[in-house]
Amino acid sequence: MRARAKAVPVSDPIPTGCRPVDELMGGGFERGVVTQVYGPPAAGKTNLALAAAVEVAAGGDRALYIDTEGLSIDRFEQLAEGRLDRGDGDDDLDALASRLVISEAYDFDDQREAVRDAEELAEEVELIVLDSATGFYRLERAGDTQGGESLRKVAKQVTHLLSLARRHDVAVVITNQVFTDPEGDRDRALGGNTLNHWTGAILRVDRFRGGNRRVTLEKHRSKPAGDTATFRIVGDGLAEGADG
Ligand SMILES: Nc1ncnc2c1ncn2[C@@H]1O[C@H](COP(=O)(O)OP(=O)(O)OP(=O)(O)O)[C@@H](O)[C@H]1O
Repeated sequence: MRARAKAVPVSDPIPTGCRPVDELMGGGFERGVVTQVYGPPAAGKTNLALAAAVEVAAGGDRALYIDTEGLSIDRFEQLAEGRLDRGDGDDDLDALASRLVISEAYDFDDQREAVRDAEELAEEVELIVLDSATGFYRLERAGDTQGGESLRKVAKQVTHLLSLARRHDVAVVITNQVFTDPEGDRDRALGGNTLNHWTGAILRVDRFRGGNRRVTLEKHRSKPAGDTATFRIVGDGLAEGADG
């Protein structure tokens, strides 16, 4: 048996601030693993990732946000203002914004570099978000004549992020899109088993009636798969949803 010199510290997961979603995940996005958040357009993937980044900033820590989609600064400000209104600290919007490090990627090469460079910040941040992991992959895949070469590139990025998560005890969240499987009865996550293998937790997000969102925990290291939670996207944050 391998001897351990000291107890391994167990640090708290990173919450989104939305109670049902956090409870579903056992407190929030787990550290030391990559969590995949996938679903159709406008399901609320970015809102979940951004809400977690705002929670990190509100706690006085920093988050790295690798943005491939053109993150809405307005939406960040709405979430941050909402969080400040609910909190009791002395921070203002500028303080929270200064703790969010945004790395913008305009193509697949930029994305690769941004993921590689995350290593330089991994020691200083509590959360790394890659939003989205597969937007450019989806484009590149269409012209992929190398038989899965573009998927291998994404998988390499995800395994790099996993190594950072493990070495630096940070939470990593990647967002992912869906495609229509001609042989299946519902949309499936891009990247299939390859991405699923490297992501220790998987959340599926869907919209349903009345603007509610349902989150299904499809994979987790210490929580039962198949459990669900609901939330709504509101002006100043994420609210509890109506069951359905
Ligand atoms: N202030 C707001 N109040 C209510 N709903 C909002 C607000 N801002 C954004 N939304 C809603 O959030 C949804 C978009 O959420 P989000 O960007 O998180 O989706 P996503 O799953 O990341 O989508 P995509 O895959 O297209 O990037 C839209 O339905 C939009 O109407």
